[in-house]
Amino acid sequence: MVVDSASPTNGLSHEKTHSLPIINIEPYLLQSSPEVNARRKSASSAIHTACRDFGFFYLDISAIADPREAEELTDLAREFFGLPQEDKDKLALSNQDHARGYARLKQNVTNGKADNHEGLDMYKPVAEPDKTKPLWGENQWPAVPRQFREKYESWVEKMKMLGLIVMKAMAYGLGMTAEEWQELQSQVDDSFWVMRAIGYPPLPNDHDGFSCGAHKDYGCLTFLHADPTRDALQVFLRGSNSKPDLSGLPIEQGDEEGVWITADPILGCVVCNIGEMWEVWSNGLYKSTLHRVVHRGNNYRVSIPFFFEPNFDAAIGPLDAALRLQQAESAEEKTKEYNPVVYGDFLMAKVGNNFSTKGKYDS
Ligand SMILES: O=C(O)CCC(=O)C(=O)O
Ligand SMILES: [Fe+2]
Repeated sequence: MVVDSASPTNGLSHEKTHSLPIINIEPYLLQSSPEVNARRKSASSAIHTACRDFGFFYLDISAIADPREAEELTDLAREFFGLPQEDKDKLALSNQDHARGYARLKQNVTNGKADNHEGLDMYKPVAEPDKTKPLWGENQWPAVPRQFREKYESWVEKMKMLGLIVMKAMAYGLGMTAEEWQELQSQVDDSFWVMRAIGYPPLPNDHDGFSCGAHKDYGCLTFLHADPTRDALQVFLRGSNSKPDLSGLPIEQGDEEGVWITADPILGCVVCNIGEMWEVWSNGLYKSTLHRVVHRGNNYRVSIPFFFEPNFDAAIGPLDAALRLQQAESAEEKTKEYNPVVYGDFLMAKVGNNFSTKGKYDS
């Protein structure tokens, strides 16, 4: 089955977890046949609906990765974060381009507040590194634990492949022609990816802040694997009459009405969400969704998001296929509502802020 509604377990957290659909990418790995094509179509249309309604969904990736592989990565990150502070500080962001390397607990700031996490960021390597240029330095891989680099690099290769598969499925879901897909593919085939390991100690009880403040991811697709900690990642669903059963959850009194739901980890799946570049490509048909982390448990939580981003020099603008879909649903003439943007320029503007005191998610 391509789209699953996972079987019920007990309690409210079940409802919260399974509000988001689970979509299996397997049909995109199988040889084409009438049966496989039908499964691809149904996976693509499930992704389309999820992107339009939530901006978030679960991807069942068991066809490309054994769950133990991802677990190994969270174990390695946990070991790294368990090292003495002075060892971790040897990989400080300031050694390089202020983007690649280790950020101490509370070093990152979101919406003006320090995040209660520490992290290690790796980016796609560049041909001629120059650490005086934002983003253009070299990655700082930990030497301890020993297999860290090798295991993470192999995950990066897998996630790059997954990125292209999901992009293709999305192109299909938008009704793109083969030529249009070729053009879109050429904007992501040399992804300026980011691989991040994050460590979250529990929030102190009196803490009024967040483990990671509310933000939208700025790129293309995020694939998140997290350890089994529950009730940490929260996703904002706009509107008070969203489809899933959200009874009992508070309505947010912010600028926009909606509810925060929990996206707990599911074995064999990554949580996938779309970033702001997909909002531009889809001319707003797909919204990149606010999310945050509130981790109040007793344990030290580890997550490893992979950010599948466009090529650094990709010019991103609204896609004709998205305009066609919007036009089909509207009586008025649909126009391009987003200005084209070169991904690298957009990214520089975001992380360039890290040279000052601002954080990744501050706008
Ligand atoms: O740790 C998580 O669950 C989410 C992290 C996140 O949203 C990010 O790094 O952009
Ligand atoms: Fe995020």
